[in-house]
Amino acid sequence: MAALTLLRRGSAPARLLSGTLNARNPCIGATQGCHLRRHFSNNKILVELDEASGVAIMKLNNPPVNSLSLELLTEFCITIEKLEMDRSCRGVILTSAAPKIFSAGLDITEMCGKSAEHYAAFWRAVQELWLTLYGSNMVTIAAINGTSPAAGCLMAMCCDFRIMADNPKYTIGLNETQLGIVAPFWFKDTMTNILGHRLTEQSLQLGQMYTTPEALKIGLVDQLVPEDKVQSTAAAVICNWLAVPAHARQITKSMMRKQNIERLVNHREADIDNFVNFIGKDSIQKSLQVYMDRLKQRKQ
Ligand SMILES: CCCCCCCCCCC/C=C/C(=O)SCCNC(=O)CCNC(=O)[C@H](O)C(C)(C)COP(=O)(O)OP(=O)(O)OC[C@H]1O[C@@H](n2cnc3c(N)ncnc32)[C@H](O)[C@@H]1OP(=O)(O)O
Repeated sequence: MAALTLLRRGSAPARLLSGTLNARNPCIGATQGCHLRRHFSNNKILVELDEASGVAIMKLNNPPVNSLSLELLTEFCITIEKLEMDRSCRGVILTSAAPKIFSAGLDITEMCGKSAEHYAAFWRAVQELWLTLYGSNMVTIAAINGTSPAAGCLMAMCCDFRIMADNPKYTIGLNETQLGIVAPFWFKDTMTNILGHRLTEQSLQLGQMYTTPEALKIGLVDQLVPEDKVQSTAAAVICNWLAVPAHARQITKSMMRKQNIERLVNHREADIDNFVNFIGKDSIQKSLQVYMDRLKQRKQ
């Protein structure tokens, strides 16, 4: 069976073929203190790759709130694809460089007062992020060190495992309806695979943001840990995942996700048209403007 990236690219990435190397104990180099670290960054993504463990820490770095602008989305996909092709990388911990915010979701200013061409390019980039992250062969762990609405939550849901900082101020969920917009079918499918149909329906209709204990209870996150333990827990969890023979884990992941991925791949252009038509409506533009104004008023 083809692994996930095959669904999209039609050729086996080198890393897939070499995936079982060191699979019995992938973190052995790290525990023996042989640390070879490579740092690289685009403008808005910081990456630290530990070649000994095969784990990259990928930090969103778009202050103040890590909103997902077209630029960030593009850099995100380039970074994941670069890591995917790098034989020394087999797992990614996705986290935020900003204190208290994992990601504020899509940059709303990219969806306001722009041309149809811009909306189409933006939405294609959002789709690409989902296809790249949800379809990654690598082990992906979300280290959610802050609030995570809408597409911020989507990014976390694309990962294989979610660890969240247990802070009463942090919330997570798909809140799109609260903005007067609608989460598209592939956001919905991603959540349904985690929460089930009934809970997803309720969650999406209400645009519900969950506190951390609520998120743990419904299974939206897998583990809550004190804020200062998020990174170390993610490092320990990813080692367990990397200890599973890579080809078997990847094929299993593909089996679980490929229907959802194929659905978007097969309806990509129609989904872009839907978005452009929807977001360009006067009533939707007005809703987004009201929401942005409210955000700004909260501070006064
Ligand atoms: C038929 C069906 C067809 C379907 C077609 C598809 C339809 C469209 C689907 C679109 C899917 C959308 C997904 C999204 O991700 S939408 C974004 C949702 N995000 C939010 O609601 C979060 C909003 N932000 C907040 O709640 C808070 O900012 C936050 C809790 C994240 C942080 O609070 P804090 O108090 O720390 O910071 P501020 O609120 O003061 O924010 C600082 C500045 O950042 C600006 N900001 C915040 N969030 C965003 C954002 N998402 N985009 C752009 N800008 C944002 C905020 O306004 C402040 O700016 P100023 O300093 O200039 O005031």
